[in-house]
Amino acid sequence: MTQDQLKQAVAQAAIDIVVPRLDKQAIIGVGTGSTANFFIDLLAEHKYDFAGAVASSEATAERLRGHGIEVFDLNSVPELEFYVDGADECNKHLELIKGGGAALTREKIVAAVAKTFICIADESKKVDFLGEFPLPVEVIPMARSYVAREIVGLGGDPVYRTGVLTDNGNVILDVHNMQITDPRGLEEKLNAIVGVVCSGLFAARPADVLLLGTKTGVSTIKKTELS
Ligand SMILES: O=C[C@H](O)[C@H](O)[C@H](O)COP(=O)(O)O
Repeated sequence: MTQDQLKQAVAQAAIDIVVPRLDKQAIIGVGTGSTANFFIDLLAEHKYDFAGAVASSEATAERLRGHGIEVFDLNSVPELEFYVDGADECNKHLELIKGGGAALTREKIVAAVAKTFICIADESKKVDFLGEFPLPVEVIPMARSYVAREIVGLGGDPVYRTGVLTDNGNVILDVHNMQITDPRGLEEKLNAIVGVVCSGLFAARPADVLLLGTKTGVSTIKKTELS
């Protein structure tokens, strides 16, 4: 199977979990990226079965609206049963690196609100230790150099993602060469740097379910089943 076929398979697996649990009032949180796009396209086939979606990026909002799915402001939504999104890396504890598409902050916000975060990924994303994929960190523009120096102090090599502004008007530093043995601790340290808006480490709020596309099928890993 190609990587796209694996993404399509995990997107379908997420549909199979989510759609039967939606009612006409339900609003679903939707992530960003190529895997999430497969999910959006499949979700559109069920658009009359639920009320609409909260989007984690402008790109996702546009794709949802293009399918005729109503997009809600998160502030007008009291609860979200599900958030479905891809990842750049995931480990066996369902901790993630996200933000390859610069949508990390809104993704983390929507994930925080959702009762169940379903991560959909092809098997290339599964790693023993997070950090081979450069860790994205969203930063207030005027703090870029200061934050970069602080990250060097933590042992990382930050690289400014030139030409990219997030949907929130901020910049991204991609942190290379970190083997992340304590994701939660590192997330806390990054959050404590003044000027950091958000890091792409999802450890304090990992996924609840990982649907991993493999050559032999989709495996389901639930956080509650892990020791
Ligand atoms: O900012 C982008 C998001 O975190 C994506 O979920 C992540 O980059 C994975 O994207 P893809 O499904 O395209 O690999």
